[in-house]
Amino acid sequence: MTRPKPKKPATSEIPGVSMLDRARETLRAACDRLSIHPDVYEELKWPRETLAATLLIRMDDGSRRAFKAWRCRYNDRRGPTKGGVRFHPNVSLDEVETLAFWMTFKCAVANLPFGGGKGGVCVDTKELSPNELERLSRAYVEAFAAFIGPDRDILAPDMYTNGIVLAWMADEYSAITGQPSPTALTGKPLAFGGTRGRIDATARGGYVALRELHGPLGLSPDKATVAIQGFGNVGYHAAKLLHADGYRIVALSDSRGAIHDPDGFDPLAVMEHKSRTGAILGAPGHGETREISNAELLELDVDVLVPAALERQITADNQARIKARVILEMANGPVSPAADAWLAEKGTIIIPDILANSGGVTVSHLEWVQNRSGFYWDASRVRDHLRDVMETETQAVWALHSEMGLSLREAAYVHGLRRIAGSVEARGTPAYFEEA
Ligand SMILES: NC(=O)C1=CN([C@@H]2O[C@H](COP(=O)(O)OP(=O)(O)OC[C@H]3O[C@@H](n4cnc5c(N)ncnc54)[C@H](O)[C@@H]3O)[C@@H](O)[C@H]2O)C=CC1
Ligand SMILES: O=C(O)CCC(=O)C(=O)O
Repeated sequence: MTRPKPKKPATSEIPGVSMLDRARETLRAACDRLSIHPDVYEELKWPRETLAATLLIRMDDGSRRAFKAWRCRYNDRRGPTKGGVRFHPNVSLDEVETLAFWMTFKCAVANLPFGGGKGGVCVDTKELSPNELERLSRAYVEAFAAFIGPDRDILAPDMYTNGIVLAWMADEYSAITGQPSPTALTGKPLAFGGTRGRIDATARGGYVALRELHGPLGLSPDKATVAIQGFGNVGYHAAKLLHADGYRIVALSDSRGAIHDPDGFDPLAVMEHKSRTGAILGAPGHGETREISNAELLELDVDVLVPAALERQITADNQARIKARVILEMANGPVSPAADAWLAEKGTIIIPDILANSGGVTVSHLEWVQNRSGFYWDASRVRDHLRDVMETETQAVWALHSEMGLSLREAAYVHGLRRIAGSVEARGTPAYFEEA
């Protein structure tokens, strides 16, 4: 296959254009494809509401520190807004609103009765003690309590927030509202109203989506190699599931660096090393293991590249060096729109975030359902449901890709947008141009 000449950067790579502006380009294209009424585009261009707060925390040394925090309810046409809370030093208003935009389409692609939301705090959790982290988590809920609610806005984990953080948040929400097991937060520990199967749900969903496309993509697990960026909740569980299926995991990374071994890694051994030392660097592989940079990991010649950390890891800067045949986007927004277009033209198959990582919110939905009914499902029922959703929606996106000649990302947006437009129309507002 001949490599296309690098194109003039799209607006999406021009400094000063926000991430939300870039996301709107994808929306615009999907609206054009479907002859969506301009009123719908106008609505979906903007978040419905975003709240900002400054969280003032008493540190262990007695001083006070301020942390910027946000919660965005992007669009609630299909139901209460739903999405995680991210704790990361680069969190910004633009990032939170863009992540909430993506959640809107992700929930529609997974056919959940939810709109999209997201939250974040600008903080490096590695600098906080457990007590400080607890105070920050509780302060977040206190600041946004009036915004949150089981029928309004439902929180969940994201980067650097986990079951413990969600338990602190849920406990705070219980104290404020008097609800013993709050339905307004998912990803809670099992003993606090959580669901079975949430911990590995995001990774499992992506694994099912990839498995569903084995045939069309000509992938054979016993021959295929994989590199995974990010070894947290999503990256670790994705590594475990793919490894168990026969894939060779030849490279892994975390925020401190990356490791490469052509003979492959056992993710359990790497996790054991990370738990003991705090990083994956130095973890054993099956052969000769060497340290590489995170940038080098992305550029390895592998069958499947799995970005499972931050957004904008593959951009116009490194797109020409990306050799993977398939990119399974477990992170949100790891490929910039310009790189996405460039790679699609080159023939790289990108299984887009709003499909690939929708397994997490799909099982969060089940937690919400179980909290409301008070009847708790066993793990196999949760997994069967997740598998059915992922298989159905992956097939639907693949069918649109084949029938309409769209990239998988364009197809996923068209699929989600049809459902959102359907809920606009159901309220008596035209969502499509009238036929002439
Ligand atoms: N947790 C969930 O259920 C869902 C997560 N996601 C997305 O998946 C991605 C990962 O989320 P989690 O695994 O939950 O987060 P996590 O906090 O459990 O793990 C993040 C991992 O990324 C690594 N990392 C951070 N910066 C990095 C860098 N510059 N290069 C390489 N690795 C780096 C960290 O060391 C850690 O291993 C995020 O984009 C998140 O939005 C998407 C859907 C659901
Ligand atoms: O589980 C959820 O509700 C949301 C997970 C999330 O934040 C995401 O899919 O990006």
